[in-house]
Amino acid sequence: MELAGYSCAVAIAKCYPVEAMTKDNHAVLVCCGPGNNGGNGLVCARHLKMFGYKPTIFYPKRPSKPLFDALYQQCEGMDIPVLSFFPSEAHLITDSYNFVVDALFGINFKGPVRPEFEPVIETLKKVESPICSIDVPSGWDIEKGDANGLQPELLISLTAPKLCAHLFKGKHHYLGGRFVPRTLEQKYELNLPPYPGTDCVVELKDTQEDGKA
Ligand SMILES: NC(=O)C1=CN([C@@H]2O[C@H](COP(=O)(O)OP(=O)(O)OC[C@H]3O[C@@H](n4cnc5c(N)ncnc54)[C@H](OP(=O)(O)O)[C@@H]3O)[C@@H](O)[C@H]2O)[C@H](O)CC1
Repeated sequence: MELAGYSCAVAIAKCYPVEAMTKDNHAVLVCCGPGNNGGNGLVCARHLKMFGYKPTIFYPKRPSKPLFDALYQQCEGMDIPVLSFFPSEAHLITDSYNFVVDALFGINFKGPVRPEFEPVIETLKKVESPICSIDVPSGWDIEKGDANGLQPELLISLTAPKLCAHLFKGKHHYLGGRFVPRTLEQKYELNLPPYPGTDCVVELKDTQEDGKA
């Protein structure tokens, strides 16, 4: 989770450099869900803070598991504030945050969105600041996507792009989480692009034959 979350922060910083942030002193919002995707979001928020952004976390459903408690406490230890409620008006988010990290749901989302998260997804769909989705745009079917769902500007696929990545229409698609041994990559014919040097992320171009998980 640490490398996955860090990879996401690196890809985000490449697309939205901190010096280009214009709102409220580099303010960004990180929306974290109740699973590992959310855990990646907590790690990502911590590294974004290290990079000079001013993250705020929205983490409405915290799993009572030691790993997530520890990740949350690390964010608390870095004075990363937590929203106690989610703004109902999209413009409040657009006006306050340079971008939003969508770490609500990843590969184990099973639609439709449950009532407790439905207003969050519906509001995020109206937000004009760039949405950066971790692994899978939240609310998408992992294979079929969701044409009426969240349309992120940046998608960071972890390990390998999921089938729904074919339907991603945003500006930036990165592969992150350089943790698949070559032997596994070949065994499952993941057809992943090489990571440059010691980088933990690689940008996927439209024309590039990227692997599918
Ligand atoms: N791809 C990789 O190699 C790695 C991916 N990582 C990250 O882990 C997530 C997958 O994490 P997981 O915890 O298995 O699942 P999610 O985080 O996607 O979501 C599970 C939680 O979401 C709840 N859920 C499911 N469906 C709904 C819904 N329709 N409405 C509301 N909530 C929903 C679900 O609740 P349950 O009650 O069903 O348990 C879970 O709480 C992957 O996407 C990556 O981001 C690893 O970090 C690294 C390797």
